Amino acid sequence: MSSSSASTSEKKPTVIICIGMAGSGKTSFIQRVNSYIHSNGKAGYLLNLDPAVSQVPFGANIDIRDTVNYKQVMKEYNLGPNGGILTSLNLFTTKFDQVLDFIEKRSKEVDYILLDTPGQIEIFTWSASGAIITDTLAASYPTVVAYIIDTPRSTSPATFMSNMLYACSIMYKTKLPFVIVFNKTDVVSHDFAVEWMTDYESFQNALQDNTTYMGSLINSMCLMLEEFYNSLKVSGVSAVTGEGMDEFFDILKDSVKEYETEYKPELERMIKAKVITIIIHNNNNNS
Ligand SMILES: Nc1nc2c(ncn2[C@@H]2O[C@H](COP(=O)(O)OP(=O)(O)OP(=O)(O)O)[C@@H](O)[C@H]2O)c(=O)[nH]1
Repeated sequence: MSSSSASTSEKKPTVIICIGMAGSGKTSFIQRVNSYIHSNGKAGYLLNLDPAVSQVPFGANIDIRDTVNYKQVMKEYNLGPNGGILTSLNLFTTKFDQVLDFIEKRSKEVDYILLDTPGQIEIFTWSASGAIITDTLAASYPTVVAYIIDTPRSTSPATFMSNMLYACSIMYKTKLPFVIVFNKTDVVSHDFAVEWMTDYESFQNALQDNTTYMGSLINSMCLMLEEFYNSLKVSGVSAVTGEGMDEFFDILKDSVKEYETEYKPELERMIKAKVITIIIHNNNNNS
């Protein structure tokens, strides 16, 4: 195992992987987090993993666009926009060991590593490349997923539920500490969302007008998600005004503890089990 392995106890930067639908405010949130950490005398290391973005408002330390040209990839492989993003991410991931080296060299000076991902969520969360990037970072550094939600666009129960189902699937896929970040609270407070997540009846009331099949489906899904809601950490922020950032960082601290006490031991257990399997396999082959 390298010096950045999960078993070393030196202080390591926290990785925040920002995931969210297009326009939810991932990039703005990263920009805000970066300025917040700077104002607290901390340093960040920023990665842009969206090859199709035209402008990155923060100075990315590593930018996928420096490695792959998304438009050229589309042309060369005759792909549409999503195929172009996926292939660009795949090409970038083949060089991720070099990215890890860069990060490791800076890891003693930085406190946070921030990842901006493509708005086409599934390209990152359901691709082999996304899993490789997430897993390799999480094997070396305390890693937390920040799932960014556009609060004003989630005030209808149906949209809210779609977003929650997405979040649920990503949380169970990555198995990493997970923070739901309700963004744009300068436009709409996230109080309604917290209420829907903690009080089943209030969500039912909001659904009252929806007497369609979809309404009853959403209703039963809400019951199913109770367990998921209980394990969630929720934060409300405005990437524009900076409100809610103190609370987000408090939650982040708890999430890092969760990584240390739950994710890391499980990872070490899996590595041990794999090593034992390999030893047994080799012994069987040799005998
Ligand atoms: N009012 C308000 N607007 C915001 C906030 N955060 C982001 N926005 C706006 O929302 C829009 C999308 O923000 P981005 O940060 O580009 O969102 P994104 O998720 O990175 O978008 P993609 O790169 O398309 O995935 C922009 O017009 C932002 O100015 C916020 O906290 N409050």
